[in-house]
Amino acid sequence: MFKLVEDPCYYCLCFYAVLVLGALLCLASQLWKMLKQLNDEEESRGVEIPPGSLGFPFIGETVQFMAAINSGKGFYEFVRVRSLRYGNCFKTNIFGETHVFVSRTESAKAILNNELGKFTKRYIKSIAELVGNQSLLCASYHQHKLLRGRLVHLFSTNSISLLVKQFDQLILNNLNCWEDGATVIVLDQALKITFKAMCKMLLSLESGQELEDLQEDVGHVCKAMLAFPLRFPGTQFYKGLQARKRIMSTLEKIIRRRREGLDSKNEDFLQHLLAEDENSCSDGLMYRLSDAEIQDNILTMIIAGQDTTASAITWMVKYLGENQKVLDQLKAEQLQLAEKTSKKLFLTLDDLNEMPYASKVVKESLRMASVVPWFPRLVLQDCEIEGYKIKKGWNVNIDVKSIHLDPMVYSEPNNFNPSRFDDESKPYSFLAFGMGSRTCLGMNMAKAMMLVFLHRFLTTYK
Ligand code: HEM
Repeated sequence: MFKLVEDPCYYCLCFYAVLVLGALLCLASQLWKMLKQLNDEEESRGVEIPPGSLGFPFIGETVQFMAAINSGKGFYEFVRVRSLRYGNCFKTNIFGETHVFVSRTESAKAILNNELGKFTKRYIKSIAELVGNQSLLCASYHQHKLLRGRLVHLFSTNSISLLVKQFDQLILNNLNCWEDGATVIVLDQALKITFKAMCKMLLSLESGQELEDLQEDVGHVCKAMLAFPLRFPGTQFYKGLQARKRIMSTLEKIIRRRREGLDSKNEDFLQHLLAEDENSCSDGLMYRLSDAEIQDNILTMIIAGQDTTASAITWMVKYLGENQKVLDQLKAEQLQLAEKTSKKLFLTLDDLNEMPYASKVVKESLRMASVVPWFPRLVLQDCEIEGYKIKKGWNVNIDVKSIHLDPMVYSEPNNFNPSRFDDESKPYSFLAFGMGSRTCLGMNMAKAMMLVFLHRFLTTYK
């Protein structure tokens, strides 16, 4: 009934396939030899290239990088292992590009201070596709300057004061719910609260289907940022791209409603951007943000602010749980403040200034956790770092986590000791929020949210 596959064409096809595969392998190995030879020649001329392995031809060490992401130890594990093996400066190849990791404060200073000359910020293409080409995170030098100039006004003292009140309200509502649950997963709760805080601050979204859908879609985009960039239906990356499309269309709808006056006037970032936009049109002098820029940057701020702040809060709870002495000292400070503020419904920005020890707890938590473990930059000119030649077109990453845990920079770096910040830190030793022209825009907001959380957490719970 069945015909055996004896068709000569079938054998021909197999033969050609094997032949093509063989030729490709030959080509790859020749190319690899040539590259290696070039590398060896440079080294023999006395120009040292950082140590480290470039892995297999074409794929480099991408497989090992993805394995670290999926291992449960987190993507920093990939860097940690290599930094132990090769030292302060090493190279690798991920997604077809050469990456160098550096971990000295002097290198951090040179790179973060020299944005225009030799380095510029760049995320890999797949991340840029997810957050959007108009995002502040991906903008090149000139575009970044214009965008940042417009966005920085949003992070005023007034905005922070408003956020303190709104965040306090959110925390109080959520802590009430915690009482019913036997086990609380801090990260999940923190993610919910910080997402709501971001959406309220940016878009005045507080509840409803639009907010729930947005939360789910932002979750897909965040997962896709760490996934292998395969754009086939069913892959994590594809889901992220689809989610981005839905987010953009929701933001488009919200902007349209605002312009048509269908939404009530809100005191949020979007309203400021739309108002600034109208003003800029009338005087014609300021840089006008396009709708695409507004949308990409609203998404950027949700992503930049939610996960980071939630992780920082979670790490802080963990460190406090492990350090009874610190917890006792902190609690004493917070109970004293609670007495002073007992007549007020919500905390104010001034109250946060009455928390000197809590501020050090926040700083120490950020140092130990290094929520953003490295900062990527693209090399624009051949240069030398840590005595090694770094080539134009390579990526150089400041390994902040290594700096934060370097015993030459911080004594007993693995001890959670907020009082280490009684003295001023060495320059470029505390980089939780970056430094220079790309410093975190939401730095003061993140610190404020962490302080409000600490206060309510410690004065409400045993
Ligand atoms: C604990 C929480 C946070 C941490 C640890 C953190 C960390 C950072 C770091 C390290 C950078 C600079 C990376 C680099 O130089 O490559 C950055 C940039 C940025 N962050 Fe944050 N961040 C936090 C919270 C926030 C919040 C709450 C917002 C907004 C509401 C925000 C918005 C941004 C933006 C827009 C940038 C890009 C700045 C630019 O490129 O000019 N971040 N953040």
